[in-house]
Amino acid sequence: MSLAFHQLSYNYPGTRQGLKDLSFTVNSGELIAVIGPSGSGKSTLLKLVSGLTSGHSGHITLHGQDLANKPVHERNIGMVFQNYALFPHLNVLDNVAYGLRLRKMAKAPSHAKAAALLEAVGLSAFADRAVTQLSGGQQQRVALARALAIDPQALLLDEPLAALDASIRGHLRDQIREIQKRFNATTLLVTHDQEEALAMADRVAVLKDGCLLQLSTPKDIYEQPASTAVAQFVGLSTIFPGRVLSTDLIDLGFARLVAPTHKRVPGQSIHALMRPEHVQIDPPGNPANLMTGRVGAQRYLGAVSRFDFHVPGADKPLLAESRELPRHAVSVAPEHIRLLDS
Ligand SMILES: Nc1ncnc2c1ncn2[C@@H]1O[C@H](COP(=O)(O)OP(=O)(O)OP(=O)(O)O)[C@@H](O)[C@H]1O
Repeated sequence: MSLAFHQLSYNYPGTRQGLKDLSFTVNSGELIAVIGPSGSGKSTLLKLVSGLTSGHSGHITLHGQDLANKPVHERNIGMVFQNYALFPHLNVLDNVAYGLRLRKMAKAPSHAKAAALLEAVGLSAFADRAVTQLSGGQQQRVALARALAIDPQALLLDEPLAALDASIRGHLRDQIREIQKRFNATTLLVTHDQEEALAMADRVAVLKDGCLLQLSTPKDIYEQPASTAVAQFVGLSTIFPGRVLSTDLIDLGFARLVAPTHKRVPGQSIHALMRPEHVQIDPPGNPANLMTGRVGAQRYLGAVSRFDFHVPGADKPLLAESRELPRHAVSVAPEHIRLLDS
């Protein structure tokens, strides 16, 4: 049950906004999280798959079948939206059974199937309740059960946790992932929350201006961003412009640092990416890439403090994270400096 995009393009009528030449496959049972800045095309992608928007070029295929001329109701796709979108006049069980009844399944078997799904999402005890009497997290689990009830060929999750309190988001995130795996549901998840994307997905797709910038595992997206745009969007970092001096030596203007230059040649412009968790404070001895300076703005975050470290001559501070603040120096190990082509 794979969901594949082949040279998918779409423009909203009269504009140049939409999606540009997207090609990738969500493999059977895989969860791909789609992230990207506002306006990058995430919702457009889901709308084209669901059929709420039509008129694309290229192909969207579900289990090998082209969706181009398939009306919405014939697409066997389960959807969960940010705002629950449950039917307030139906109780929990009837909400879950809704899609089955629509497909003309008799009442008794549809209720039996809906009950099994409520069990799967841990809400058996709530079958007779009005959906308006559920918490946001419970409503979202009902929405997930409803989406899965129709044995969908693909599952679309559109910001499913965005409306919920941070305190239950983490727990529900794990639950949704566990259920998605159990049902082997081929899933596209759109989210604004990078942590959610990294934590839940098998792979993450980063979109910008309607283009796919990178599709990789969460680890690779974070640790091996393919471009400065991906690095800037995923996680916190400081990115300094500079150039290659010689093999494994770069010049950032305010400092000369050791970093893997790979096949780059002297004089080549680069961006040097450093993650806050890789900044070592007051390192002992005289390690590579020692930088002296002073601490600027500080934010206490509980487990760690995040702070700016100003190195004389740098046009911006280095963002760092640690339990304690440095007295006068920090360093970043060469293997933790990632060079990107500028
Ligand atoms: N109905 C529409 N008519 C014209 N342009 C549209 C329409 N809907 C979206 N767009 C444009 O298409 C582009 C992609 O929009 P889309 O809603 O897919 O982005 P998004 O990544 O989901 O954004 P957000 O994170 O803000 O929800 C944007 O430039 C947007 O302005």
